[in-house]
Amino acid sequence: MTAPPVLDVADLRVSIRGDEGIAKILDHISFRLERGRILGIVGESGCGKSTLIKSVLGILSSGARIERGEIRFEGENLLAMGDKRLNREIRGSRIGFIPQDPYLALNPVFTVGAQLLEIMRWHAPKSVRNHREHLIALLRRVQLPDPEAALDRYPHQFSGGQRQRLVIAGALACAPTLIVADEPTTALDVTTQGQILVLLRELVEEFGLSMLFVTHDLGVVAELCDDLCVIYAGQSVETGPTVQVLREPAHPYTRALLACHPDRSEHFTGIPGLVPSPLKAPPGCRFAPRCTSARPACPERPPHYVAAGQGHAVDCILHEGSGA
Ligand SMILES: Nc1ncnc2c1ncn2[C@@H]1O[C@H](COP(=O)(O)OP(=O)(O)OP(=O)(O)O)[C@@H](O)[C@H]1O
Repeated sequence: MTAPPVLDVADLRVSIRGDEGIAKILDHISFRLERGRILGIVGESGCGKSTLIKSVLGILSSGARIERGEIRFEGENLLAMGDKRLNREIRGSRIGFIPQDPYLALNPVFTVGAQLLEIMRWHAPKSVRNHREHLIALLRRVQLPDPEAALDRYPHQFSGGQRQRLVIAGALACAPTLIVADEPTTALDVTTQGQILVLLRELVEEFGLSMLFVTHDLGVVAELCDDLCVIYAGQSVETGPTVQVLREPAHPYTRALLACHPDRSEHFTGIPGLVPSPLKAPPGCRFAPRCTSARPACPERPPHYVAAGQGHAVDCILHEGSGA
């Protein structure tokens, strides 16, 4: 029997009740992260990346509701799991998290050692006997200078890149099988960003991890991710191996996004129109009002999932019946 995907998100719909009504923030999000691979979730600001991460980690705000779908982690539906088990066994243990801003992840009034050892006290596997030694070895592995001394220092005594290395070591300390990374290189300069991406790739291979890497940057996805899932306005529109999707994008939004990328375009071109508000999104494809190829049915009904190649799928009415 083949092992289930590390993460399998199927037809996820998340809504948030606010003053102006109920907004469907995520609607029809589906993707799979296979073992040992890095899956990039790529989308513009406001497309729902943070909401998706919070859904996977089970930390949605109180006004948010998961209306439909499943989030399966190693075959188990996280949405049917009680909070107690999520806290003890999954979040921070089998699923590690690397946030966008490492400074916010670390408490400024405690030493780094005190914080990371406290996390390990709750979440490290029993096989790790000496927490301090294990942590020092991890800090050395993420290339933090003088790891022993680092444990007695405070977060403000490190550079941004070093803080991100601390947080990465903290995420690894509890021996996760999945790492969820939320734009972990956005706040870093280009050189440090490159070093962290190389480090993450090495760690995934060395520790046998899988990684969900959320970003707005297609360049980062091209560099790091084996597979990608493109999200537009809360809907997944295209998934597949990165090389194939970037070479032969099937969804009009993916094509438009690529055309805007500075590496592919000599002149700055945006996508005409605006992302619809989740309060007023059409029932069908949310990109339809901006799509130059849209048909009358596109905003009316959700598209069916269509295979566009080996492991490559697109959610677009234009491809239905094409057998692409
Ligand atoms: N608590 C909330 N109440 C109402 N609307 C919300 C709430 N949280 C998020 N939204 C809306 O949901 C949409 C998605 O937000 P989200 O933060 O998930 O996007 P994002 O892709 O992570 O954006 P960014 O890259 O800018 O952080 C946005 O339109 C946002 O305004």
